[in-house]
Amino acid sequence: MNQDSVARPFQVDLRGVVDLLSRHIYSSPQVFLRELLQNGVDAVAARKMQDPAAPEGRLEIDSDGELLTVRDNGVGLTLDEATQLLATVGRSSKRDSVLNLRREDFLGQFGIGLLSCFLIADEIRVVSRSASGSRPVEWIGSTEGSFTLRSLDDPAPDGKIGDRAVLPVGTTVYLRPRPTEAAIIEPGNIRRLAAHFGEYLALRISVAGEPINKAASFLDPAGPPEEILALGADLLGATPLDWIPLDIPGTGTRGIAYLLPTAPPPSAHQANRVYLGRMLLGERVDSLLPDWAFFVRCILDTDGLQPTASREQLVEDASLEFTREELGKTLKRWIVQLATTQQRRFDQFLSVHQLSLRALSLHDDELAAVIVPWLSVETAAGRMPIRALLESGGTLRYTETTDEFRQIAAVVPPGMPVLNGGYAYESELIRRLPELSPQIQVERIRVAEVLDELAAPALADRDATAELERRAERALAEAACKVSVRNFNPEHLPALYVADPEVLRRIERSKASDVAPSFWAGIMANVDEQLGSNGKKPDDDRLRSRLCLNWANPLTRELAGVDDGLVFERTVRLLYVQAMLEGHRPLAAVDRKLLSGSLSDLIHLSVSPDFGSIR
Ligand SMILES: Nc1ncnc2c1ncn2[C@@H]1O[C@H](COP(=O)(O)OP(=O)(O)OP(=O)(O)O)[C@@H](O)[C@H]1O
Repeated sequence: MNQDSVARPFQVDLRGVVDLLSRHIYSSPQVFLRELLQNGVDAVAARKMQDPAAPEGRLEIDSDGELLTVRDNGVGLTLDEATQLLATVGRSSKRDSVLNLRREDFLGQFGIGLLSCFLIADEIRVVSRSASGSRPVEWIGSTEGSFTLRSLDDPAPDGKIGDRAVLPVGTTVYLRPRPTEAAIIEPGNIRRLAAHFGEYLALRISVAGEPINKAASFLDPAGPPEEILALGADLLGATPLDWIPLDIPGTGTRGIAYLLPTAPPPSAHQANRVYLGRMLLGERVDSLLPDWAFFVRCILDTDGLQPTASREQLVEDASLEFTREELGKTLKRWIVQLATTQQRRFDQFLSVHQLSLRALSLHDDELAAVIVPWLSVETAAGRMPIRALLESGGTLRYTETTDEFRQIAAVVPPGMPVLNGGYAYESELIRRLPELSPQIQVERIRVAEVLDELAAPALADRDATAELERRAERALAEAACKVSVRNFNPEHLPALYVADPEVLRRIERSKASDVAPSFWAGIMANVDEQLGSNGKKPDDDRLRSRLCLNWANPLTRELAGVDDGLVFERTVRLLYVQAMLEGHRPLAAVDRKLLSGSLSDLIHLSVSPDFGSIR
């Protein structure tokens, strides 16, 4: 037989494997402790399964700053097992059923965890005595790629362990870190690290004789609420807005979702703290919740989901997908329940996360159905819950901009629902309302469609109104505001600040129609159309926003008869500022000057003993 065709075993370059682990699999050398804790937990579980009467499991960690020992009283290893398991990369008793035990009862499975000790030390020394009663063994693996194995009937080099009578059942791992990694096993650090990974483990763990275990309050939502809140505050770095218990029995996933007290930045990723079999998997696991659940941060434990080889994220499989969907349903149920039973808390939730919830509702039909009815919109009659609008049915009119809305809101007939679609995501949401209720139609509305005729005053009044326009424009010269006098509804409105180009055109048209209503109106409409269609820039002056005084309003008529120049000026200026405020327009410096001048005049007037001296 040709020598080349003989099957040969793969060779493993241990340095290469350790390099792979440290650079590409594990995020930090600290994970070696997690792997040792995990091996201890699994060894204790294996012993318990073989012998239910075995003593209670323990894991003891000690460090003098130079040498770290991690000791468990688990199932231990025989010489054969140590040969097969410790030095075969990728071999695991937990997955390969070497010990005839069930895979799902263990945390480990890949058969690479022990190698992580090479991230901090060049040598791993394992001393173990199997519960089966065989001789203790000592295994020493070196980062060079070799190992030694011996039965401890031989005298031990340090003379301390060689006597079967003094070595209890279980396994001890000894590590002497490289000088560059020594800080990790400094007693304070190693304690913090053990708590970080293993404080919620059911196995009793001590560091330098001190227990580190804590009750997992996130697994007991019926427990003291202050403990659950304190855990949330620790997780978020701020008091959570609220918390939601999570329980997905199908994959043994339980925990708490904490509501963030502030809106996260749009670029933020999910960062949930996840434990697997109560051992920390990761602080920033981002795959467990649906994307839209950005408003919570969870702390969860699971035993039905698979870790990736790094044990820092979860494998994307059907179980994870199922869990994600179920967690999503739980959160949606909570939102609906809060909205229907605790309006105040729900409003608080919305006020913090409203913008992102609106954005998400546009892309997620399911979420839209849950959230949108509980949102509110600005309407001409004040803020209204969308669900009330959906229930009322009919046609909802909306403006595309807040500017249009403000002009319309001042003149809209009572009973006509006009919604402000000018805020972020608002008009897109409004356009989607018919999907939520078939009785609803939505229609965009423009200022020009709502404003009444803006008819010119009767011919008989024309002299008076032309004079009023001239005097009022002079009073507002500083603000460079044009003035027109027109008839419009509602009557009680003395003045309207008009900025909509369509409406301004209409005012101009009606000016022309003053002369020969039918003839000129037709011509002006044509001119308007052409201006709009031939792309010529409209006349700036014609389309400059202006104050429209309402001739149908008694105050305006009275104003036309005021001879006193000062009283006239003051009144026009106040009407101008009032119209701007009514239209929610920002006041420029010159407007504020007009306002304060007129107001201080009024104040003087009202406090002056000589009423007539300041007019
Ligand atoms: N403390 C221990 N007690 C008994 N057996 C152990 C102990 N530590 C390791 N072993 C044995 O060595 C094997 C290899 O351990 P290693 O940590 O490399 O991988 P694993 O725990 O099986 O899987 P993973 O890579 O997922 O951690 C284990 O399957 C187990 O049989």
